[in-house]
Amino acid sequence: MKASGFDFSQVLALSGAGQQHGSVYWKTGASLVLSSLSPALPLCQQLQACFSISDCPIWMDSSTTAQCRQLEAAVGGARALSCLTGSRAYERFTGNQIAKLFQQNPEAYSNSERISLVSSFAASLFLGGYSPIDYSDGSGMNLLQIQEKVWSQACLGACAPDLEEKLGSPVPSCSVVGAISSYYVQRYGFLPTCQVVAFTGDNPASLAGMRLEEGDFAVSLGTSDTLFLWLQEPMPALEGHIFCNPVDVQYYMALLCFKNGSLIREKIRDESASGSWNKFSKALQSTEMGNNGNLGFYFDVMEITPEIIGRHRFNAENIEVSAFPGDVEIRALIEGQFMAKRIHAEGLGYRVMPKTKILATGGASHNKDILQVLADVFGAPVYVMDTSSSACVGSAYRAFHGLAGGAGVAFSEVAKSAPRPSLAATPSPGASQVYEALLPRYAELEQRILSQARRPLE
Ligand SMILES: Nc1ncnc2c1ncn2[C@@H]1O[C@H](COP(=O)(O)OP(=O)(O)O)[C@@H](O)[C@H]1O
Ligand SMILES: O=C(CO)[C@@H](O)[C@H](O)COP(=O)(O)O
Repeated sequence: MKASGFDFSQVLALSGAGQQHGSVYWKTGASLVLSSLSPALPLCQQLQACFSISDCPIWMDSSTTAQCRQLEAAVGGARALSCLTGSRAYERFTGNQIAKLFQQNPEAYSNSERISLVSSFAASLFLGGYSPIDYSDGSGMNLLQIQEKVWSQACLGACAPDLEEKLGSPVPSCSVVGAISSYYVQRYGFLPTCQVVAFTGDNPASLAGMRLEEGDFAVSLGTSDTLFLWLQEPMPALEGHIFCNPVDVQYYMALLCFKNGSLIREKIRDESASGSWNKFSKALQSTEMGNNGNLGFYFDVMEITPEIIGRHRFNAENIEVSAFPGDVEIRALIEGQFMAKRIHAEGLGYRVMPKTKILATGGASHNKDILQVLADVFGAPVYVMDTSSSACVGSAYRAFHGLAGGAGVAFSEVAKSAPRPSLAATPSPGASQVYEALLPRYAELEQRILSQARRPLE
């Protein structure tokens, strides 16, 4: 931005977003380095010795099943943990990752003076000091009591000692956490009055960027696929997550995460469409809604929702087959991904209503043919923003909101002049009959795969 001549002195406030759940371990003494950076040198040179581990766990890490079971046992079971923190224990959630670090590398843990999320880590760089964790991204840790908005002593104690002081106190997502550091003033030309608003997770920031309204579904088609919505009241369950709402501290958001998102779409594109999104789209255009009864499950890595691994293809007679022709494979993948989203959302009570809009974002929302299948499977119109980077746009709106007064001002008021999303796809005639028949079949086959996977363990 500096090289392209951007005028940083125009920036009154900034905020940002990071992948959820990942954690960064600042070594004892790092805060001193962070607060006295030389504007003549890049950050990477100066911060190199500031971390107690060099490979940080990110959301794709699923190696903490043992710690998950320990945490659930410590608080009275999975449901009790979900009521407290919004989710049963999930491997990628930060508390379980911290517990694993403490158990396997106690020295690195005790050498850490501060633990940041990816979001609060990035905010710390702009602040030149440790940024607090915001309530919304903090809800992805299995540590925060989402109703009271304080760390749960039971969860902290079950994960690692002295954890509260390493995390710092959580803050409302719209809080101004301080002014920009002199490093950014001197190196880039920000004004010293530029305010930093707490950073949050990528999905919460997308909710802000899409200005989601109650009843709408947001579908993010990035590396992971996520489905999320605005919630008045938390309805914790054994599947999915409830996070504190990033734009209104009274409310919540629900989220379902699907690990096999863009990476499996890319693999099937490479295998069945010679690596071309164009050919992938043509396959969707040339095949019928419902795929003549052919259904597929494509989970190259252990899926989060539901816990299945492997590729499973079924013909119209529900007989498992080993392969599909290329075009059928592509439609089976995309229809299957969206049927899973609808089935799991409805299973949690989040129903498609006549006024429901779907807001799509993330890299694959560039693809109109994928969005057409989304509209058909959900029987609802699909809208997109003029950018697929809704997390970035949301961060800008959130910065503006924080600057305008945060919790005392309605976010919808602050962002009211922002452009409206535009219509990208409407359900095709006949779609509802096709998918009303297919959705229960998909759900039954999913159960069949799940019970077959469980059988050897019993
Ligand atoms: N035309 C397209 N059709 C389908 N997928 C696409 C298309 N263009 C980009 N993508 C996908 O978008 C993904 C990146 O999405 P993005 O939202 O930027 O990811 P992240 O979740 O990591 O932020 C790429 O992995 C790519 O598979
Ligand atoms: O784990 C989750 C949500 O719970 C992921 O959605 C991460 O927040 C990262 O997403 P990508 O941006 O990599 O898709």
